Amino acid sequence: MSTAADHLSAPAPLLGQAAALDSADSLGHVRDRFDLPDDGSVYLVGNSLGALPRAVAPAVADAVQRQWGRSRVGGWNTSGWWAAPQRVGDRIGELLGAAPGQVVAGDCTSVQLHKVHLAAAAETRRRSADGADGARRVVVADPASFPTDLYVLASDARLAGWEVVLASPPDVPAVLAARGGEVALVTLSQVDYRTGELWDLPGLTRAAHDVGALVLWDLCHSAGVVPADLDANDVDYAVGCSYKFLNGGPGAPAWIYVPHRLQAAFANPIPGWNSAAQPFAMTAEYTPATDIAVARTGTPQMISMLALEAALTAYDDVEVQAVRAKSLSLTGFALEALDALVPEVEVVTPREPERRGSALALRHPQSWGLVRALHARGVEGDFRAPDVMRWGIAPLYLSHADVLAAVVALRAVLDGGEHEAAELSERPTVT
Ligand SMILES: Cc1ncc(COP(=O)(O)O)c(C=O)c1O
Ligand SMILES: Nc1c(O)cccc1C(=O)C[C@H](N)C(=O)O
Repeated sequence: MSTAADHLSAPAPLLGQAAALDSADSLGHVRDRFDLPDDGSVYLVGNSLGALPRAVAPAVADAVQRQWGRSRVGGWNTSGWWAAPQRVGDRIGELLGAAPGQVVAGDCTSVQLHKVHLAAAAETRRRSADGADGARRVVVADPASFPTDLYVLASDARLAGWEVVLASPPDVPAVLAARGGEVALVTLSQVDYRTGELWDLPGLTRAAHDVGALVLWDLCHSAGVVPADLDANDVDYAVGCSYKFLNGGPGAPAWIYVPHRLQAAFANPIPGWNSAAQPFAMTAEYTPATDIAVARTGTPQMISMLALEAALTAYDDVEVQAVRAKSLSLTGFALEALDALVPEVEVVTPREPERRGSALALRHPQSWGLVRALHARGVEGDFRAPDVMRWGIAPLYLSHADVLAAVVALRAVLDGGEHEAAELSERPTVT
């Protein structure tokens, strides 16, 4: 296996640039908050599963041994388990520009999407009954959305009686201009999972509101690395997972944002007992909570929740704006190095900083082979069919030297034809 030290074979100007950028990096110390192997490997899959923060293992051991083992059911009170979804939600909310009491953690993103779709349908009907809106039966979605977003939407559209109109984000304003009065909801991802393109959340939110539509943002690929300023942008609903750049671990609870102004009327379509005003009154009749608890459903995955809470301490004293600045520095430097060293690989991600999320998508006819051959050299990226290699750039634990090492390894793989044989290697179920 090659190592990150291999970047030392890079041209001197790039090496000097990496060293200068790393020595000026105000977040360099945050890397020590992560338990990374010291074999020089470079982990570029933080956009799928974030690396392990050091705080997680002791927190999980404590949750299991002391909280569960000794307090048993009392843990719901004495260890603060009952309040954890809102507590963790508030911490995530800080990274999203959401004031406390508007984000709650739990379930998975797919379930949170379902809740928002049907709550938005109810909100649209409510506004209509108030006389404000006519028949709004259109939902606008990006055809390039992550599959789960489209699958859940198709099913919910059948339940809500919605027509799904597919439009890529740059085309959404035209759809709104043509059919604005019919649109109930615009649902988009802030960052495209495959290309790493960053969409204009403030502008598209305004465009939806201008025609009286609600807006839902999936922030799976941006939470923790791109500011969303949810309150300031007047976003109606947002959801996301926490196992990517938030580093919550495999299967970590997702989260949902419902601003104060929409909570009282939030019609949760899975109104489990945790979303009731008084869960322990155990009444047969459902009375919804009037705060963000209204978006909860059933018992939260507590061990994962506490792992996530510990993971979020990696963000202690770290402003998301600083993370964004470092992300742009890393991706910008990666683009320079790619242009200089591997010009034959097509960069799919837009080059303008304001259009880049925190991942790079590289297109090559043998991308699968490149991913496998790079993996053998200790550079871990992932593959998205049919021909994209993704490099997730996690600013909390990656350096400019890491990024340069990945580009140098890519050059070496191509020079040695290592990807040719690797292209034939078996594709595992999970990629
Ligand atoms: C944009 C986006 N939405 C949703 C999901 C997945 O949702 P879930 O948490 O339900 O697995 C992912 C990735 O898995 C994603 O990239
Ligand atoms: N959630 C995942 C999983 O359980 C296994 C493997 C990958 C994932 C992912 O998150 C994929 C990711 N959303 C993507 O952008 O491709």
